[in-house]
Amino acid sequence: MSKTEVVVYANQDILAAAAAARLVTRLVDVQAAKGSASLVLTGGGTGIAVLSELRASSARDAIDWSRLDIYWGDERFVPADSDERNEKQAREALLDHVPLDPKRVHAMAPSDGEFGDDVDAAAAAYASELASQAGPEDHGDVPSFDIMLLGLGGEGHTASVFPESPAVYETERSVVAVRNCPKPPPTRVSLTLPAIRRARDVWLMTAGSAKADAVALALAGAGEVQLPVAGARGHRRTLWLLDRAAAGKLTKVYQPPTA
Ligand SMILES: O=C1O[C@H](COP(=O)(O)O)[C@@H](O)[C@H](O)[C@H]1O
Repeated sequence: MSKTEVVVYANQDILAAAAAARLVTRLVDVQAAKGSASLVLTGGGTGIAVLSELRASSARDAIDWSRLDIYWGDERFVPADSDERNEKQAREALLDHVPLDPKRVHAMAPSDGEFGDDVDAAAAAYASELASQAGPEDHGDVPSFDIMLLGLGGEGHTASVFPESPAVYETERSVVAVRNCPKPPPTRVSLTLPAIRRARDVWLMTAGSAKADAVALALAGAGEVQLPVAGARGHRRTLWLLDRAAAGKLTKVYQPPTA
């Protein structure tokens, strides 16, 4: 049975530092238990702030970076050197500063990469990449990621699955091309909700009052078509890491003491 937990921090800086510390602990534990670990990254303000905090932490050296697989939950379909690209931001914040095995960094293709501007081909290639990494124990075409980091938008999107968009109705494919996103850039590649739910742990991390309605509705049981983040769950645990402002509209049942 999957558990849902909520932790509220005083502000975004403390949230990012605490999430980075949690990542060290969890990744070290997973590597001790099974040798290697997998981590799915998110874009967005909080997601990148967590990576910067991890880079700044001396505890980061407790992680065996050479035995860590890195994936992305979504990517903006822009040229490789665009500052909007989630991969570029993650590399600058952390990945270029730790001794990862390049073969274990599974990035989504940019719009000037091997598939050119064919976003459907880029999405299909990432689905194949996930399938090639899945083992018999995963019972399907998506690895059981150890930790998936996700952010969310005020309108309820997570990864690049937007409310009422074709992606939110996807039940077969693990990765889809996303067009006409209400938030720029308009073209993206995203894991679908069924693929997100293959993760053991999903950590939903967000800050600011603009996210408070979406957080409260998701935790109150809103439908995923109208609010995709409500459908983002880990099969072991779903952990919401919030600052006080993002937690501001939570009902009593989800109001733990602020850390
Ligand atoms: O565009 C995106 O936005 C969301 C949330 O970002 P935030 O800056 O509002 O926290 C993010 O989760 C997603 O990965 C990204 O592509």
